[in-house]
Amino acid sequence: MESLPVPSVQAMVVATGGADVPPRYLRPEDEAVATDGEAEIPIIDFRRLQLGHDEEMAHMDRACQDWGFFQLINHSVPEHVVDGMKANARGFFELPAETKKQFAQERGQLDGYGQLFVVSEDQKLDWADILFLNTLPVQNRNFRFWPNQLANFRSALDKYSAAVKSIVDFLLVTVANNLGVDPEVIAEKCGIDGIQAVRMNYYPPCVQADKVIGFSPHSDSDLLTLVLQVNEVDGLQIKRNGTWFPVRPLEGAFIVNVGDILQIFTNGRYKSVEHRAVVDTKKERLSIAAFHSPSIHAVVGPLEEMVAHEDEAVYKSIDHDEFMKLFFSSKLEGKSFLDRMKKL
Ligand SMILES: O=C(O)CCC(=O)C(=O)O
Ligand SMILES: [Fe+2]
Repeated sequence: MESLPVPSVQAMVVATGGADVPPRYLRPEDEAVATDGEAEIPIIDFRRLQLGHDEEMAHMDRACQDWGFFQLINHSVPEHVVDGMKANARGFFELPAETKKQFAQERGQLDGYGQLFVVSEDQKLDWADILFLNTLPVQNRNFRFWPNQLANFRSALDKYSAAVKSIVDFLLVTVANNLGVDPEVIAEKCGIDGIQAVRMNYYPPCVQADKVIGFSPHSDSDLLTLVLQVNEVDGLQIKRNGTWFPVRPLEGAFIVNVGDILQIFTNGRYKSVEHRAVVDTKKERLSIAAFHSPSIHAVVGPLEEMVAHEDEAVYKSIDHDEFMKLFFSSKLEGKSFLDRMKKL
């Protein structure tokens, strides 16, 4: 992957006192941060799912079809694991600029500190810095990018990664049951060697918050993403019926969203919904997204059970290598990955 190095937004804001917003960050009027009302996304109770409540399962099925997003409460990840992860994400972005630079992304690698998919000089830039780390399977961990200046960072991320993965594994069992698919089929593709990556997002405040975007509109390319809001500042928005709606995360909840691969697995029954993040005029914002994808051995395509006949499949079936190629080329060319997966 080719990626152009861009300055840290955090460092820029510190240097200028936030007075100056370079043109590369200013969005055209039609992309401006207008919203309408609030989106009360469905709330799913993890404990009730674990107890096998039919109603809760049906509720999640509808949430995945109608919203592509839900809040997960009573998720059973211990508070100290969540708090440990939050403290270390905060701690990383509080390190001196020179220290953070040691973890800067390198050409051809996703891991590290910086910004992903900056490919042209005239591309509008996101008002954010990120730390992206591959976390599972464990042999994907590139510790060269895991900050060692914070005493607990590695163990906090290790614990968080495992806890979130077990939640996702269980949610995928529920997905399978809701779809009438053998849970083993999904477990085989996504369970033991399923891929997980964690992205820590740092959005500095911006004096022209309504003219910049923290995270450009996108859909996630994975199966399921779990987003944790780190501080009290909201910013996530989802697009629904053509309008942007802010999401207000509940205290202690995870925001869960359906990604492109789950839309493909379900042959379009579940929706991978476009979302973005906006920034605050005065306060910084932090969030942590954990992305979950199938193992490198799994074929990405509609599950057999989701298509009665070969010609009913809306999407192609491709192997991991082809998936990676298509994924990167669509990102680099700013094209929709889902469109490219559509059968002609
Ligand atoms: O910052 C957020 O709330 C959303 C982040 C996000 O969409 C992502 O990391 O994919
Ligand atoms: Fe996202």
